[in-house]
Amino acid sequence: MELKLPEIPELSRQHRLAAQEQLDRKTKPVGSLGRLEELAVQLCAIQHKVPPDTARKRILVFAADHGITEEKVSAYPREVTAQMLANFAAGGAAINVLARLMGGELFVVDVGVAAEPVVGVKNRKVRWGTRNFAHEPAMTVEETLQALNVGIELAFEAAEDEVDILCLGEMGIGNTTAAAALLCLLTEAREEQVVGRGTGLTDAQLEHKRAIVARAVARHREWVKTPFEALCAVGGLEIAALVGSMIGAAASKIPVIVDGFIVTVAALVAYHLTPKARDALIFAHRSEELGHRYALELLEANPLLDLGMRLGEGSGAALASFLVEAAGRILREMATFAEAGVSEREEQDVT
Ligand SMILES: Cc1cc2ncn([C@H]3O[C@H](COP(=O)(O)O)[C@@H](O)[C@H]3O)c2cc1C
Ligand SMILES: O=C(O)c1cccnc1
Repeated sequence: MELKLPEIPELSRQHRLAAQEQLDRKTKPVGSLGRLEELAVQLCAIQHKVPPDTARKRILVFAADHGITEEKVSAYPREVTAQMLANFAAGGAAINVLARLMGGELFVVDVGVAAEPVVGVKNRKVRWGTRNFAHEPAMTVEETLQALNVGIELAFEAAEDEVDILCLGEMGIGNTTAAAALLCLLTEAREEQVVGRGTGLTDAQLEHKRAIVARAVARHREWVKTPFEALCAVGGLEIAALVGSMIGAAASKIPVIVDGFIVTVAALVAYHLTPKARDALIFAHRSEELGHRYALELLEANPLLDLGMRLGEGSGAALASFLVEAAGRILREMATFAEAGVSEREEQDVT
């Protein structure tokens, strides 16, 4: 198998300009809806249409396990990943509540959970968890490509189903460690800057997690030459699938709402593999996880929300989807000055 990525179209300058022009004719002071106006314009540029479509929303939660959990880097046991899949299927997780509230479809995709498949979860297992990257590469080239392709396929399936907005999330105990190691390998970041508490480590446990990441990153730096190899070395199956889904969505002109730390690191990998993938991304929120700020800066991202959240599952993306939909609906539904018979701004001479 080879790394073959789909072609990503340019953002549409024509639709961006048309959107801005229409917004300026709506019954409000010019620019008064602030970042909602920027969002509306961005949606039009990504979708190549004015007004944008926002009614059909889908959340993809990619799930997998991590060999690095053998090193005691999470506050919770690895079994929680599979147990949460059952919870997702039963409708009891935070993301189920938010999906119902926003009227979005929730697809949970098992790319590599170390347990039997769960009914109600899409089974696309590449293997039962990654290898422990403290000792060896987490994934082979073949496994990484397979997981990337799962993501690309799910994005293409969303395009076939005429999904308007894609929200991305993840579930995988240990994945803040994988994401932090990936961030270190891709950049010059030091572990104190990007390795955080994840599900809630104590100070001593955090110290231990940092030592594990520092040692593993030093070891893999010896052979890793490309972003793809970094993904193989310390990434995760769900992280690779997230990368693929972003590239597939960008190729299909579907705006993607990026959740917290892990999804943002996946976005950085996608950007390194194909910079145009960045254009389709909308950043939901600033997570409490330590490395998120740094990852966002690298992508020049200014997220919509800052709610002190650090859950994952796509929860921040689901919340931000309300703002994204609001932006689209304003462009679609607001009356213009002419339509409503409202007087426009006056040029007043005050001299
Ligand atoms: C019950 C529970 C539900 C979750 N939902 C998302 N995560 C989040 O926490 C995990 C990453 O943190 P760490 O690297 O510290 O293991 C991921 O599964 C992430 O989605 C959860 C974690 C737990 C415990
Ligand atoms: O920022 C996130 O998405 C996050 C933080 C901690 C644990 N899981 C997810």
